[in-house]
Amino acid sequence: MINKSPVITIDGPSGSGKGTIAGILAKRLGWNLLDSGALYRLLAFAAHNHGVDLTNEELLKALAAHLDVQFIAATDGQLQRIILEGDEVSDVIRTESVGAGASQVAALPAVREALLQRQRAFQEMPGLVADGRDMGTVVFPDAPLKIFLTASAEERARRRYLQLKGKVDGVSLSSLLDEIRVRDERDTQRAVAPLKPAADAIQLDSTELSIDQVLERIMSEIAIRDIAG
Ligand SMILES: Nc1ncnc2c1ncn2[C@@H]1O[C@H](COP(=O)(O)OP(=O)(O)OP(=O)(O)O)[C@@H](O)[C@H]1O
Ligand SMILES: Nc1ccn([C@H]2C[C@H](O)[C@@H](COP(=O)(O)O)O2)c(=O)n1
Repeated sequence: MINKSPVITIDGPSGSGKGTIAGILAKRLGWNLLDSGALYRLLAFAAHNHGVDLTNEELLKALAAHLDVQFIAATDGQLQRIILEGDEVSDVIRTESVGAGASQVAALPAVREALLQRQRAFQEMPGLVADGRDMGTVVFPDAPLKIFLTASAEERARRRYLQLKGKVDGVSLSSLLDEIRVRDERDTQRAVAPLKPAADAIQLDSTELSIDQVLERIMSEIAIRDIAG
């Protein structure tokens, strides 16, 4: 049977607010959530734990195909939890160094292919909010609503700085800006499934918008399309 549950895709560069907006939206609609970046982060983290080099495409492909991971849905007052090989890794996979590793393994075609069906399996009733880099272009090309969320690199670094300050030692705004620029370059320039807006995506620049204003814009697009019942 063809699964026809609706999908809202939110793609964009690091720090544009995709994860925050996708999480709130999924909760508000009562839909499933796919944080596709977490899969690439988990793979980079698992590769590090198993001593697999981040350029070894064959071994990474095998690791991706057998990744033992569980996503435990958010409940009231608790964020989504991620379990890798029996250990909770929800926080440790969020560092910039794991993000950089994720961006590196994500450039390998065999890795992307190995993670494709795993991502599509999240499309279940009553609906799915999926965030990442290629949700609207490759993974869910038929999604009825595609958002491409951006913000200036400076604003994204500022947001990340505020998020990490006080939690991570030695965090600096200028190094965060450098890391964001390197990741943007790799994610947009890779040969396979590069970060770019789908032809039918709605582009939203959140540089001057609050989280609530971004949500308001997306809720009005949902209402126009009548996709959330
Ligand atoms: N419109 C906004 N205005 C101000 N802060 C925001 C906005 N959107 C998100 N933020 C904040 O910016 C930070 C980064 O957001 P988030 O982690 O959702 O980005 P992301 O695009 O998912 O990044 P990544 O791809 O690296 O996971 C968070 O602290 C979030 O609260
Ligand atoms: N659909 C996706 C999601 C993520 N990636 C890669 C590129 C990112 O730099 C890295 C980490 O993602 P984040 O958690 O920061 O959203 O993973 C991708 O290529 N495709």
